[in-house]
Amino acid sequence: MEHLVSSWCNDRSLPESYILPPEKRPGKLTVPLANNIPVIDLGGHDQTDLIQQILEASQEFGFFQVINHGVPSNLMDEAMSVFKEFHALSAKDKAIETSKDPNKSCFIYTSSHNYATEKFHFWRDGLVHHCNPLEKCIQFWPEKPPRYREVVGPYTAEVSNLAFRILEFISQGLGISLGGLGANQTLLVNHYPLCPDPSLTLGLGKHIDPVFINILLQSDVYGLQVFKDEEWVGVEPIPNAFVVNTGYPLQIISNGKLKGAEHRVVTNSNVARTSASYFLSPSNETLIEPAKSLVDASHPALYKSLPYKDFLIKYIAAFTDSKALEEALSTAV
Ligand SMILES: O=C(O)CCC(=O)C(=O)O
Ligand SMILES: [Fe+2]
Repeated sequence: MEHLVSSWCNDRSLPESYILPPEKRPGKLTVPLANNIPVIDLGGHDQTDLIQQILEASQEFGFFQVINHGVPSNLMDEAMSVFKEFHALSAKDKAIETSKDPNKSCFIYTSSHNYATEKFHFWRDGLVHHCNPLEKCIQFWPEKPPRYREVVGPYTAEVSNLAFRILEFISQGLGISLGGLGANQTLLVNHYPLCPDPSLTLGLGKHIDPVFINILLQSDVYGLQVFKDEEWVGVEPIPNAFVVNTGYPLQIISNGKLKGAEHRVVTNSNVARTSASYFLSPSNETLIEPAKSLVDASHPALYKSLPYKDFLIKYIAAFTDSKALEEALSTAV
């Protein structure tokens, strides 16, 4: 808690522990915006066409944006406002507002889950809480800002519907059933304060999300980049759109057909950035393995079978080292 970047960043230059080794630094800060990341109109009525577009985007990029998705734009704006207000609270208030559940289903942290052991830190504070079932979780959510629960409750309900709808399209596209596996729903509200030297650090290092899908509200401040064809490209903020990305468990279940896309977040010296990731993940006991129907003699299983909770242990141990993670999960020795 005492480490929250937002509690000390105004008074200091970039601390050494946030300076990345040269090969991990962002390099060029202005990368091209990826104008080829698909923008999919979910208001379209041809379901077969939608499934096709979503599957192609998930294969090619692991990223796409959705518009006409059904989540009211005023609810998206209000949610973004309360997320920003939460991160503007004092460190003491943030500690109080995230300690309502003794089982820690709501918490705040800095950099990554490995803060204590990692060699360097990322310029990010994250508020995390569970979202389902809503009536059980909401009592542990922040009560400051005062409208947090009133706004974020309906917001997560809407985004949850959207997430299941997109997961269902992906299931149909792959010809497998995923719906029953998506059990955990978590909100991660990221905050990247003004940074004194964006060239030396990152808000979030290169990673693949450890979830089925992430429905991301990225606000109007640019910062998200995707690694595509060995290059970093920026994801353009589009008003009222959500950014959707597929994560590692889908890469495994689809036996490599879909991509868990590598992405990162750069910081900014002029404007702070807040984003909200809505993660739809398997339950802890779910076996994550290539779907039987996608494995045959000419498509051998590329990944081992692991309960999701064991996958997560390997994931956290290798966070931002995608090569090490791929080795730990792959059937190839
Ligand atoms: O802040 C963003 O745009 C992306 C955040 C992200 O990658 C994550 O929450 O996993
Ligand atoms: Fe991510």
